[in-house]
Amino acid sequence: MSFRVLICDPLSEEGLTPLKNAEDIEVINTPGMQQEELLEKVNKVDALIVRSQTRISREIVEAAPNLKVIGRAGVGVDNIDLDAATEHGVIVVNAPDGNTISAAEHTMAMLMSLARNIPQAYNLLRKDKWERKAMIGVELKDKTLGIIGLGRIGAEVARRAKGQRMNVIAYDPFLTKEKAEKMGVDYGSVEDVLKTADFITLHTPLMEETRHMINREAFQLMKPSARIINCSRGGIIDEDALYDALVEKQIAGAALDVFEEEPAIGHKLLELDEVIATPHLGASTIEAQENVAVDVSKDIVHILRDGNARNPVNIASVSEEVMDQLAPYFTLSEKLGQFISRLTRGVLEKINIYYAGELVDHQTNPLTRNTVKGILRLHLGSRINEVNAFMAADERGIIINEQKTTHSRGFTNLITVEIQTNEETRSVSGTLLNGLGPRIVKLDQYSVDVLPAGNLVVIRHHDKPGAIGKVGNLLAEDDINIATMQVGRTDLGGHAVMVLTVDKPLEEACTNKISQMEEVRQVHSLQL
Ligand SMILES: NC(=O)C1=CN([C@@H]2O[C@H](COP(=O)(O)OP(=O)(O)OC[C@H]3O[C@@H](n4cnc5c(N)ncnc54)[C@H](O)[C@@H]3O)[C@@H](O)[C@H]2O)C=CC1
Ligand SMILES: O=C(O)CCC(=O)C(=O)O
Repeated sequence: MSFRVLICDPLSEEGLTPLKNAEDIEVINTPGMQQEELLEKVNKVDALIVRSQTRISREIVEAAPNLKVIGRAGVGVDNIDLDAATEHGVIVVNAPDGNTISAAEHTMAMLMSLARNIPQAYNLLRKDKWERKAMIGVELKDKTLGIIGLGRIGAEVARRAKGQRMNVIAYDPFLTKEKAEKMGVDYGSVEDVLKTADFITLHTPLMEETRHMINREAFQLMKPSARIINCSRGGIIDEDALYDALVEKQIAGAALDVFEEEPAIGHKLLELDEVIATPHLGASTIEAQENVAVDVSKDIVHILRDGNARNPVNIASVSEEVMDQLAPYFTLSEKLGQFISRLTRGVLEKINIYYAGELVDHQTNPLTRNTVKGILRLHLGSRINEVNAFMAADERGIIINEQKTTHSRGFTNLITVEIQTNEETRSVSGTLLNGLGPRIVKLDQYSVDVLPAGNLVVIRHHDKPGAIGKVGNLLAEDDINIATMQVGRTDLGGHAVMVLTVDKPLEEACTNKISQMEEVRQVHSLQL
């Protein structure tokens, strides 16, 4: 099988080496496409890579039936319709670490340029104006830098600012007093930061909660000498409010790398002497571009070859170590979901998944996702995958409940999947046997020992002499060979179950003949 990867924005050629070296991947490198051209091209691609320029809208996602992964060679994913990607089972990955240093260094360059009027002075000099008095700046030492968003870039900026002997105050919803103390920064609310800082720098993602978080009210809280730096995303600052705050001398200056609309050609903020700006250059270094392209290329190769995403944005990220621990259980968890969903009648309402034995110590959420995928695929088909399984269940009002229990029934590890519908509740338990692989060990109340693979026939029947023989004869009439057979019962003459592995799938007529036997209550023929 070969895959096609479409590169939509300019990327470092060296950084694409992992993709170019992959024999099963064709790289189509056409940066700078208009949306119409992109719409045409996505039809046949398995993966897309973008930076911040290309917008991946719902329309693009829906025009790409083979699309499996969108790689963002950078951090911010605000140019990608994540809901559309998730709904269509498309994994979105980014490169969260590759440009941190470059973006932090660019922020420091903006901070120093702003403090010392370097761009303005240079512009005057080019116009033969030796202006010294008008270009007087301020020192950074002993000034307060307010950081909003103390994530990767914010933390690197804090470190550098402390090197300049600045005081740092920060707000981040995940910042605790203890963590702030450890980092040597003061901890405050957004208001505290806005009121006390001489320089304010923004390092949050652009989301609904952060859109226009720096608005007219925010500027009113700032000191008249305050200067603001935005190297995160346009849209976090209300640009009209910033313009008015600068014109009305509510604040003293602004350094902008990012704008609400890019490219920001002819923008009114660029007419103000108090504003210095760069055209979204935060990540534009040789090092950062190579790092992000390598990271995202590696992740895409891995995902297309059925590996797990290292830096997923639209599913919970799981460390490689945890993935290694869980890897042997993936087949078992999915097969249990497939198996029990095929045996259960009615409209699915609830899925309970119980983990016991050594699984109690593992992070089992990826296994739950895999089981739900196995269950939902019965009705929703292969468009359901790890990315959209939970969302698809939620949309249908299906409750998913994951629990760790001590009831391992003597097995080293045990996964039990219980399905509740509007008609019945059924359950299956499976284990991973050392050296032997997955086994189904319990079906409802019956103990069994079944390999969850191949053609299976599950028959619920009354425990009567001759029932097993009759089933054998009916199968033989259709030339169906029984490879293995497991029988379980609750009590003598009561309800019982037969699980057969057969060499080929049953024709409908054969299933009907078995279901017409007086001893038989239900027959299911399935393939795992
Ligand atoms: N100018 C450029 O070229 C670049 C811009 N960026 C932008 O910088 C942003 C931050 O990047 P990283 O530090 O790598 O991300 P990160 O995810 O490591 O940090 C973001 C931080 O913002 C915090 N946050 C979220 N909501 C907040 C709120 N309402 N108030 C305060 N803090 C909040 C988060 O808790 C997190 O700690 C990215 O989302 C991207 O948009 C990133 C790289 C380059
Ligand atoms: O791709 C770029 O150059 C911009 C980087 C950026 O904004 C990001 O990583 O969020």
